[in-house]
Amino acid sequence: MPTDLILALDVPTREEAAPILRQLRGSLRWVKIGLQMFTAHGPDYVRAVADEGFDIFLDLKLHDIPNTVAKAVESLASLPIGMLTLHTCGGREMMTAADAARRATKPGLLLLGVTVLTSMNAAGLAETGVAAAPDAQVSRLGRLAIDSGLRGLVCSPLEVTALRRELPADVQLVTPGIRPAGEAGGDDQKRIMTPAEAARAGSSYIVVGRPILKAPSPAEAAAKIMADLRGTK
Ligand SMILES: O=C(O)c1cc(=O)[nH]c(=O)n1[C@@H]1O[C@H](COP(=O)(O)O)[C@@H](O)[C@H]1O
Repeated sequence: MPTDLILALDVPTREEAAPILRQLRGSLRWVKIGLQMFTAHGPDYVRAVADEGFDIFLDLKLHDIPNTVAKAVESLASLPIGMLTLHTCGGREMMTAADAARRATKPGLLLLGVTVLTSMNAAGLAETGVAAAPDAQVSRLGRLAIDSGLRGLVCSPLEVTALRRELPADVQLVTPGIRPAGEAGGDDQKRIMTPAEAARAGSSYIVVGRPILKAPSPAEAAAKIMADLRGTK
């Protein structure tokens, strides 16, 4: 399957999002609604973007005790969403409970286990008490998530080659931490690759926010990234 682009719609208001979505309608399939837009505009906004014809990745990174996360999945099941994130470091019991809730309420929903945030490097991870290198920790959490019933992971593109060797072929690997070639700096992202590199490594989807949202023309920036992805297949 070719790697597809997911736009991270990290803007403060519906008014700022509207022209970007208008420009991308027809060429872009997936929009990620994350904490910024969901906390400001809520479930109604998820329905509104879905009504515009986009598939929705709801990125709430659930992380709580198993019962609380399972109940949140049940509540979210009424929304028109295709993907939903939870933190794998919530552990086996939490992920198993979340997956059971998904099967009971919305079997078509892809639950994505976030492994090690792409903003973390080895030093940041060590400060949280994790002595393992990021790639080893991603591998450990990724295997735990798949063992707990999940069929998708969020990781950095740097870990995709190793995960593809270790995990069943149908596991969806979603990779933020994408910076187009030639862009200076990675903002707060630490483990990054270009769109073409991520596609060649085997990412199922790449997630891109600021490089599109802050571009003079978001439509052109997204089109360039989609062309880069197609060029690798
Ligand atoms: O779950 C995510 O989507 C996520 C996980 C992760 O490890 N790193 C990460 O950057 N993200 C999200 O991916 C998007 C990346 O945005 P940009 O850095 O602006 O391209 C943001 O919406 C983050 O919340």
